[in-house]
Amino acid sequence: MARRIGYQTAKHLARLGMHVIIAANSESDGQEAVRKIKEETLTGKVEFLYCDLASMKSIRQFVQQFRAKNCPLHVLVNNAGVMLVPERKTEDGFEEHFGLNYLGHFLLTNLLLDTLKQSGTHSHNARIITVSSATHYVGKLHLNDLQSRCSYSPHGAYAQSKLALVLFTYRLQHLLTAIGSHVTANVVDPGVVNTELYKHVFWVVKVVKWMTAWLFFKTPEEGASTTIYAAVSPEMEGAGGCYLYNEKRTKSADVAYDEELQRRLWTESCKMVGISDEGFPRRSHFQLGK
Ligand SMILES: NC(=O)c1ccc[n+]([C@@H]2O[C@H](COP(=O)([O-])OP(=O)(O)OC[C@H]3O[C@@H](n4cnc5c(N)ncnc54)[C@H](O)[C@@H]3O)[C@@H](O)[C@H]2O)c1
Repeated sequence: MARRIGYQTAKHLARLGMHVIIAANSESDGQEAVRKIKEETLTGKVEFLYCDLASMKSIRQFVQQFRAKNCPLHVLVNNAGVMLVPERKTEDGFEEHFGLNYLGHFLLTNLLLDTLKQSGTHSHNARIITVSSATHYVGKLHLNDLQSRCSYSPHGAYAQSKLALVLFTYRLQHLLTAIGSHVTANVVDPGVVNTELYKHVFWVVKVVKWMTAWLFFKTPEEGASTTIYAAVSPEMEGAGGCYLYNEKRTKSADVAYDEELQRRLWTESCKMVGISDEGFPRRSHFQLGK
């Protein structure tokens, strides 16, 4: 668990005094993370709520539970991900990389937007940070085959999901700016980090990783640094639509700046998760607990 970027992110934000809610799909891992963070940071403001990002129903239930707490939401970190999983589907029938890495976060963010908008202020914008990957540079978005039904490759599906997250962030920022909200959206690349993410890679790669990780891989703590920078740095106050790597703004893949593609992906995603695309989502468009 300590070998996860998400855990290190949560721990750091808790240490800074934030009230952190960890959302994950394992009750035991989540509770263990809460216990360890409380022990290591001596803060009581950490809790766990179940959320399976591979299930639209679970995401809606999570948001319902979160809203019932009546807490503000100043930072949303879209960190979860799977990589190179064999061809399989989420419970809603989506290809797993696309369904979990991308659509799960797409729906979660949209359902939490009202709370984020209410929580952000002129001087302290609420922040949405989405974790993508350098893999997005080689990603191709197949608008006519987002579920990789025509041909499946684990690498292609992972890269597509990470490219979709970059396109989503840019479109989201565009929409947030258009309505004058005090919410920003940025996307980060954590770098190559020694975590559990590599559990589905070919065994030879695992051996090479095991031998060279100390030299070529960041630690999970280092991997969390750009997310934390995006979440709390004063330099990022009011800044949105950025792609960040090593705590610096940098260029993402050219295709990610294609506004028509951003718009089409957004429209398609709304259809897939069952929310309205008429302008920017308003409260009435969300139906929880479906
Ligand atoms: N490790 C790297 O080298 C690297 C490189 C680029 C990007 N990333 C990205 O960083 C993020 C974190 O990955 P990591 O390296 O810590 O990997 P990890 O496998 O250690 O952690 C994956 C995280 O996703 C969560 N998760 C998985 N399935 C879920 C589900 N169905 N519902 C809710 N949560 C779920 C897990 O709880 C865990 O926190 C991922 O988005 C990954 O794509 C990692």
